Amino acid sequence: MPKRLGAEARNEALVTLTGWRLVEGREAITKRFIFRDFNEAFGWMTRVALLAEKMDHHPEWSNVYKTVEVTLATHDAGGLTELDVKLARAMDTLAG
Ligand SMILES: C[C@H](O)[C@H](O)[C@H]1CNC2=NC(N)=NC(=O)C2=N1
Repeated sequence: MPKRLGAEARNEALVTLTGWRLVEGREAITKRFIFRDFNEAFGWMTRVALLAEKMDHHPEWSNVYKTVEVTLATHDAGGLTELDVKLARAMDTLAG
């Protein structure tokens, strides 16, 4: 099981992640992705879903039309781990 990031590692990760912020009252990160249309949003979600399954690390997310709200945390660890940072970076890369 991955280990929770220390405060320093967490802050270091956050400053290099564009658009991601800490959730209030919970050790998790969140970002709102806005795409051109539903097709772009859902296509991206599909690509992320395949990767998430491969990583065995799954996002909390919701979609309304072209907007996808994502929250990442490692439930097994009760907070943020390198898996969340890795998935966040991959999501950004896949979003282009
Ligand atoms: C058994 C399985 O490996 C675990 O339940 C995985 C599945 N996906 C997961 N996803 C996330 N975000 N956090 C987890 O702790 C987690 N655990």
